[in-house]
Amino acid sequence: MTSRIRVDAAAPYDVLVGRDLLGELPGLLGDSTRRVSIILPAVVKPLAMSIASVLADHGLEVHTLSVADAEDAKTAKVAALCWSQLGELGFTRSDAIIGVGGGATTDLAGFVAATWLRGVRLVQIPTTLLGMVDAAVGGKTGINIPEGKNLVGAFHEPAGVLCDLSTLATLPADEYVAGLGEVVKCGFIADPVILDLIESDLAAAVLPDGPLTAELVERSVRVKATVVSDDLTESSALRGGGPGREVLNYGHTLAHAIERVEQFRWRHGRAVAVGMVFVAELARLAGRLDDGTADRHRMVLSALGLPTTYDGDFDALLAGMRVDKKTRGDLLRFIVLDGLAKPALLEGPSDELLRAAYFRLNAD
Ligand SMILES: NC(=O)c1ccc[n+]([C@@H]2O[C@H](COP(=O)([O-])OP(=O)(O)OC[C@H]3O[C@@H](n4cnc5c(N)ncnc54)[C@H](O)[C@@H]3O)[C@@H](O)[C@H]2O)c1
Ligand SMILES: O=C(O)C(=O)C[C@@H](O)[C@H](O)[C@H](O)COP(=O)(O)O
Ligand SMILES: [Zn+2]
Repeated sequence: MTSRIRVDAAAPYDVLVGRDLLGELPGLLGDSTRRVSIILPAVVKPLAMSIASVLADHGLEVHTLSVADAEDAKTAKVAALCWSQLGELGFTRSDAIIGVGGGATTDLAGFVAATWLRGVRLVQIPTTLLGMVDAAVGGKTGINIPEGKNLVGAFHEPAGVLCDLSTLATLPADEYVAGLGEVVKCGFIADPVILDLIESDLAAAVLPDGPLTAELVERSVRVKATVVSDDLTESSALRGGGPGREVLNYGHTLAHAIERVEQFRWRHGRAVAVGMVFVAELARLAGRLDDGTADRHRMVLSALGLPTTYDGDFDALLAGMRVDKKTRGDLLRFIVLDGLAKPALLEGPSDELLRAAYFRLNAD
């Protein structure tokens, strides 16, 4: 069965979760599209060939643009190579880009689509758990620079997202588990049933073809779709409202600093797991979060095989956290929980409090 989840932001679109979804693709590209460029890493080439064949059967001219694997694709150099190829092909505003791969590839493809001719049509086909539940879904695109994670990017909504669960069959087990980091995030910030499901059957939770996969993906996509529908451009707090889309950044302030220190060689979902334990300790120390919910972070994440400690130089991490996008001037801002599924902002914690939370992270 296919689930259709609407993202009701500036240009509404659907996220489809199911199997055998390629038949939906021509409809998403629309009648005006003549040429398509599929951006992909080598590992998903067989899927890209199937996509190309479906599109060729519909009379479209199809090009493939192979890029480096994983974070190596999220660079200005790779983006520039993509722009050059689109230029050579004479890609116009009636042409479209399809991102096929994990979150790194869909972030790059989205960024190329956002910037080419100031924006062309984009369809995302994520092939990792993390891409399905998060990266491909909300119109946030970007690349890394040595100074930090995703520091260059744009908001650019896709015309649609196809989450074909059968593509997970070839995903390495540790990549699937890394994606569960973002699933657990959705559980803590908005949908605790996700946590209940995982805790009810940990062995099933780590299986890409297990009985929980479809429901975990759907619930996580719904969390993201709801948040993005209300605050696509993450500007709610700037406009005097609540944290809005910033809640999806739960655990990411430290996570992105770890990724920077590790020169983007740490899996994003694993860094987010550490970052959530850190921010749970921070909220506990700040008197905002109860012990039961704080402790639950470490329990559920470690039970899934995700890391819950990180042994790195705190000052280097603090420097990384200062370039987080939630920072305003010198003011560091964190998404914390005031309780289960009660995300809120913690602004301007002292360096001492941050250091104490970091100590607690590694005290276990
Ligand atoms: N834009 C957003 O809102 C958003 C949200 C969350 C994460 N992200 C970004 O997503 C990235 C992480 O995504 P990821 O965890 O998917 O990593 P990834 O894209 O690096 O993919 C992980 C690995 O799995 C391989 N792979 C992909 N699909 C496969 C398949 N079906 N079978 C076998 N191998 C496959 C990839 O080639 C890669 O080596 C980070 O850069 C992160 O910043 C973005
Ligand atoms: O969609 C969002 O908004 C998120 O924050 C989701 C995060 O999981 C994701 O990693 C995102 O790329 C982080 O965004 P950034 O703006 O902090 O780079
Ligand atoms: Zn993330």
